[in-house]
Amino acid sequence: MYSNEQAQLYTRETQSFLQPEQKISELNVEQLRDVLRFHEYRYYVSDDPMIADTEYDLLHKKLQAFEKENPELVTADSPTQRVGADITGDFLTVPHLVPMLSLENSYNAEDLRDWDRRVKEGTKTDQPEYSVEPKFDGAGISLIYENDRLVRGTTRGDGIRGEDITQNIKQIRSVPLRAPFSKYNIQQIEIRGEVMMSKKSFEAFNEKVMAAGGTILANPRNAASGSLRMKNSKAVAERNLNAFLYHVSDYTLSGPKPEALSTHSGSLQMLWDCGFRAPKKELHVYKNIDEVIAHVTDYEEMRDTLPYEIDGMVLKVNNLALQDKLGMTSHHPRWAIAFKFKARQATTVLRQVEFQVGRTGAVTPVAKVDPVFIGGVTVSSVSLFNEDIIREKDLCIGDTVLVERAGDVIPNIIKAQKDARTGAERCIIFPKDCPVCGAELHKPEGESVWRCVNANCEAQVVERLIHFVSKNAMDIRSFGEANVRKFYDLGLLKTIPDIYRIDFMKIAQLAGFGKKSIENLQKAIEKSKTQSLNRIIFALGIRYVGETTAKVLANNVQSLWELKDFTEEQLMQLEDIGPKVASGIVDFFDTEETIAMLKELEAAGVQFTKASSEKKSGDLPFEGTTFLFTGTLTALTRSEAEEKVEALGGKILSGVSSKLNYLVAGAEAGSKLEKAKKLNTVKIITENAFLKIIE
Ligand SMILES: NC(=O)c1ccc[n+]([C@@H]2O[C@H](COP(=O)([O-])OP(=O)(O)OC[C@H]3O[C@@H](n4cnc5c(N)ncnc54)[C@H](O)[C@@H]3O)[C@@H](O)[C@H]2O)c1
Ligand SMILES: [Zn+2]
Repeated sequence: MYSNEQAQLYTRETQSFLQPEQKISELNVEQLRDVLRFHEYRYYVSDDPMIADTEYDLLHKKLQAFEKENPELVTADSPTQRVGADITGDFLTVPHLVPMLSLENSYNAEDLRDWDRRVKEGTKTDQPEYSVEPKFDGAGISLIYENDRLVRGTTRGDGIRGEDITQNIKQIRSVPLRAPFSKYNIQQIEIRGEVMMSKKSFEAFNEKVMAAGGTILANPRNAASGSLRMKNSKAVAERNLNAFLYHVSDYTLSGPKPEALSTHSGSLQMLWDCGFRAPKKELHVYKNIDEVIAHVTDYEEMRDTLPYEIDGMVLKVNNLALQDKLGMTSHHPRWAIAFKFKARQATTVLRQVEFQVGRTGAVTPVAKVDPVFIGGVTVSSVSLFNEDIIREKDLCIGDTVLVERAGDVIPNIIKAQKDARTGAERCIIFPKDCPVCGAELHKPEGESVWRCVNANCEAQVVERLIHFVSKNAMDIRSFGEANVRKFYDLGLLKTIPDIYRIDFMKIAQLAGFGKKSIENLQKAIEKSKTQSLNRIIFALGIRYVGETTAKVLANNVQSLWELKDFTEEQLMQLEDIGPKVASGIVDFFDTEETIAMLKELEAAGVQFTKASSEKKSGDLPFEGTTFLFTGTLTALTRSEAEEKVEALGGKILSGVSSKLNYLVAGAEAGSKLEKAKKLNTVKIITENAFLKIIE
């Protein structure tokens, strides 16, 4: 539909319309409409949006504001006057019984209070009830049931007519082919909902696409919507789609009207009772807007614990007679409003790629992008993970890229706007040699990470030192990354044992080091000499040995030196240790330098043998008891909870098995909880119960 040149033109115009200083006038308003139409096509028809939703919304708002001031310039086909059409032309179109509209958007409490005022005015009611449910981020569908049978499923289309995708809808297991509406005297009913792909299915989907060399999709919404409009309905069944049904739009009765159909919450309960996945535990009814505001704020915080994507909440007037009184505009109903969560995506320009060498020598490409504000922070560096990812995503320097930052997850480049390339972009060239020490990089067969194998590589030495002193390792407070770098650059620190031989007289001469801070540093270093064995093992930075493996190793020896004599076979007998980890450990102890370094550490006073408190057994309350945590905990972090168990002599298992005694299940616990329920031997307890036990 759009040529490459047009795509380039519209992308350039998008960037200029996004600038706050770019004003809209009679001269460029049609251009802005064209830009919006272009993005609607990318979003609804190609399922391949180029910009973030917030950026689209910003342009839409600009147009709206201009048209409000200049009503004589509004055109009937303006994007503000109709919903974005998802018609591909691949299916027959059929009319909806009731138009399928969009929603008005809001972004803060003030917007919601304003809507509350308008609802009260429009309904002449003091205290209308509001129902609140998630705004499911999928593709809208409309279903018609006649005489209890599903007769038609359609997309939203242009809001008036949708595409007939009945065959595909029938592949979605959560859409019943028959539903007992006749119990409610309903002869024909039109219901609305959202087809979704869970986060898990989406990841699996993108992995498959990547393996096949295709273009990955930006989000589960695009994947769900694309799946719905596939021509082969068998393939739809493989996509694991779900449908949430959240609205009854029309019905004809064969008897008296059922009570359920007088409120929104009642009609959703009816849908649930008829076998639909209607929001039930996700739906709440409130009596005033302040309660609603508190609820939607809380919900935003737990957004990442849900197995599917939501991009906001939808508020609806609960009483259907009041809804009718309010009616709708050509674009959205007045009885509902969407409260949009903070945006997680934005577009920016990839300016440069830096190659960082980690403590194991792994070289990580890091993209430097023009700073953008996403999800509450400014993002200017984005990890590209490895060379394969750069190739798979086909990224170039100079590309405009879509960046996402979801919750606590590190930012990620989703894709480049390839259609918008001008030819001035440059390939990203992965270095052949270590950018720090110049040694040749190596990549073993089957791996995706390039490594510098020079153990004396400065970058690695510094990163190993930083790791050694870090919080989860030896926890040498007030040492920190900045001091490691400073001392290293001044030649005060070259190797790990140097930490214990550091010349405090010299440090005292440095700016910023008073008596107090030196004392603190000294104390922290001294204290670390008696750190527990598992932390020492972790601190050494042995390849593939994370905190959990370090604990397993520490549990099986009395002294660090014993590990030196383990063979790969013996190591693999230990819980959760596979061939990769085992060979990492053997390789580590196999070099003379390691042994010399360990001897120096021991000579400096670091305890390699378990302290008597670590050895003591029999008098700890959790001795011989196993635990596993799943779901989201609220009072403790996962690692705090695990530490408490271990401090009391208990053991953490990595999976549910007959060896497990306690499963502590937090919010949104998933498959582990299901599995534990099937085993009669596992005690399932809440986080609160766990806190009581450890008291
Ligand atoms: N990135 C882009 O280029 C681009 C282009 C076009 C549109 N968009 C995005 O699409 C949105 C506008 O399009 P829209 O009208 O399809 O959607 P919308 O986000 O304005 O919301 C309306 C839709 O929400 C859905 N919905 C989910 N849960 C619901 C619930 N509980 N109750 C009622 N409806 C629910 C329905 O399908 C409904 O049609 C904008 O937010 C925009 O950012 C993005
Ligand atoms: Zn190097």
